[in-house]
Amino acid sequence: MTVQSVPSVRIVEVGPRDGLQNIRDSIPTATKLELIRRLESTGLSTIELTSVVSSRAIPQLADCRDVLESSVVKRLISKSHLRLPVLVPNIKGLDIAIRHSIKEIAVFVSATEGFSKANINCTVEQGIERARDVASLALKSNIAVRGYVSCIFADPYTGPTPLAAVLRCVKELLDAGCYEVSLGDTLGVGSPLNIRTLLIYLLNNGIPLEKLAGHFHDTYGQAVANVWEAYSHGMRVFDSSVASLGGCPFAEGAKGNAASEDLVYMFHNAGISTGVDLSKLVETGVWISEQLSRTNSSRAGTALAATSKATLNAKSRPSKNSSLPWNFVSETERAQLHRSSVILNRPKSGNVLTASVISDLTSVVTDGSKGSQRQVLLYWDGPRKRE
Ligand SMILES: CC(C)(COP(=O)([O-])OP(=O)([O-])OC[C@H]1O[C@@H](n2cnc3c(N)ncnc32)[C@H](O)[C@@H]1OP(=O)([O-])[O-])[C@@H](O)C(=O)NCCC(=O)NCCSC(=O)C[C@@](C)(O)CC(=O)[O-]
Repeated sequence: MTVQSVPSVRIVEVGPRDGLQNIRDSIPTATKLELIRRLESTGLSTIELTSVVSSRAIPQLADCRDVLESSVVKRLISKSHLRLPVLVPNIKGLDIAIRHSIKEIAVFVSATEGFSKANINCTVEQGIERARDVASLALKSNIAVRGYVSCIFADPYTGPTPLAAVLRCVKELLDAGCYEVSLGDTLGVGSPLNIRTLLIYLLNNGIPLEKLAGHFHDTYGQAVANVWEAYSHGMRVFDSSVASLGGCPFAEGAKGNAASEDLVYMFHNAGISTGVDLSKLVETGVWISEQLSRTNSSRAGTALAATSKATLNAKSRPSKNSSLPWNFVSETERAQLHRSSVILNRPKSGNVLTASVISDLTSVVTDGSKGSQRQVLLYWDGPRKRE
């Protein structure tokens, strides 16, 4: 009897980095950590945590050190089956990553001059040189290195990208020791025929497909089709972002990444394993979209959420019989802080803490898992009154 193995792909979740980097309003570090925690709980085995770049270039990720030294990230780093790359542009970024015991970094170059200058303030040649130096030092420190090539089809400043320019960058990054190079359609302009042409060209020029990953932005709605095209040529690693978050301040007008929910939905329907719990991923997409007050751009995510009980619960007002989810806030070695919230519907008495209010609160805030009820500690800053 022959045992046939289930085909599988690896999803590289870039939501906490690429997904958030272009959002103007400052996002609390706790929200970023909760996003990472939730993503990991879906079964995703590769999550790009943040980037250590100039805070002038990317103000949103200026809290990268707080993210990296958080107990959430430390706990995840200790799990040996996870890949948790951090994007770094230079030796300074690498030093910070090393100080935080990061086990994997991602270096990035552009195939084109315009984006290279705008994004990392140097020529393509200098960018390759920098990536080589960073990779060499990282490998000496036992840190795995992933590579990105941006603008594989077009550059926002200089137009279409020659195939040979992409090939050159891919070769350089593999020679520098990257275990995998992710092909970035930064502008999201490519469609399946472009993917096919590029992959055949790279293959014919000696680049093994198992060394490549796809990172396709969805500006023209082609990302899922592009992923499927790349899969059919043999690619097995795809970058994506929950709720299709994403974009780069130096690629104006580009939309988010391929939505992780859409990819997982597509692969599962084709009998291809991702290792990801789709319903948890959908909940995470709904949750982060609410946190950021943004429309959830995952088609599968919104369709599945519309029918899911989780969304109905989240949208309905709390009553004596309903339960609210706990959201993780922070943790120490001995305790985790979770937060839930209720709306006090007492216009006459205001939000005064009384015995019956306490009883109501403890009955609506449960941890949702059968048989176990977390201890509810109430902290109250407002006035107190006897009933
Ligand atoms: C590369 C630089 C630093 C050059 O920027 P520069 O101005 O040439 O560099 P510099 O060495 O003169 O430094 C300028 C300032 O940044 C600081 N700095 C310098 N390095 C770091 C660092 N590592 N971490 C923290 N701070 C840093 C440095 O200390 C200094 O601060 P100041 O003294 O003026 O206060 C800058 O251009 C930069 O950070 N660029 C990154 C931009 C970026 O993150 N873009 C988005 C990611 S790329 C992307 O999205 C595409 C991708 C990967 O997703 C794939 C795709 O979609 O195609």
